[in-house]
Amino acid sequence: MIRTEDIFKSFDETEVLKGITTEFYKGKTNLIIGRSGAGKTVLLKLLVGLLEPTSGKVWYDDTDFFALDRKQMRNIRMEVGMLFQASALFDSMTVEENIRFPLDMFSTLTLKEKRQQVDKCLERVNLEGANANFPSEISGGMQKRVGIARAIVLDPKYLFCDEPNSGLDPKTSIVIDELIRDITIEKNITTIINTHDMNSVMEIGDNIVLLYQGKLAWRGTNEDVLESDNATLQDFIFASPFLQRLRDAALKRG
Ligand SMILES: Nc1ncnc2c1ncn2[C@@H]1O[C@H](COP(=O)(O)OP(=O)(O)OP(=O)(O)O)[C@@H](O)[C@H]1O
Repeated sequence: MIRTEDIFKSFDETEVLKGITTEFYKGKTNLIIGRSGAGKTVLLKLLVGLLEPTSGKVWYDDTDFFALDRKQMRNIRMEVGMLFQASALFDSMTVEENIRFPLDMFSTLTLKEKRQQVDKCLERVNLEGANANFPSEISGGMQKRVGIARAIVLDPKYLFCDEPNSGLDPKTSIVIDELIRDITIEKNITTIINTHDMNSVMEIGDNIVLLYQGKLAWRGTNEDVLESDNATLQDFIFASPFLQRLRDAALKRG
């Protein structure tokens, strides 16, 4: 589990996060949602230690993350997998080299063991045999799957995904969401996803954290979304008339 305790973050005079206290659960897909500028990326960067809070704490299970020294922080970071926006693969490296990269950086495995681990991860994301391809030779959805394979290659306890569906069509987005959710359950890891995707909210939102102007506006599950009367949540989720009609029809059906 990851927990934030009264997190404030300012840049110069501007307060971007204003007292965020929340929890992200193990074995669950935890989503951070909110309008553009709400503070989602800043919160995600804080959670992985790319930014420091102005005040407040981030707990990784029983560990106060920002109270750690550099070496201890590095140890926690090795337990973190990251799936970046736009996959962030290295264009000049093959799929195998991309996935092997964290192993080359952080593990003491032999080349043969690393290759076995890469193959295991490729198989898990249904890309067995794609080792020798370059990112430019595969589709955007496949690139995301390579990104996921790279994010899990060190067997992380925590998985962070920044907008995993950006640039993908709706069907491919569902495949990626389901893959992330299944891996989260199988490995019993704490997964945190920063997203705008309403389909993700409804399909894999085990624990949804809604930010509004830097504050925690609502927290609940996908099942709670339809029934909540929280005005900020309803404004955000059902922003379009089309979705409002869908909600009304769903409520009528009971
Ligand atoms: N390094 C920085 N210096 C100054 N202001 C920043 C910095 N990083 C973020 N901000 C400000 O913090 C606010 C929240 O930004 P953030 O990127 O977290 O929003 P977001 O919810 O992720 O939006 P989006 O959905 O568009 O990515 C914005 O007003 C942004 O300008």
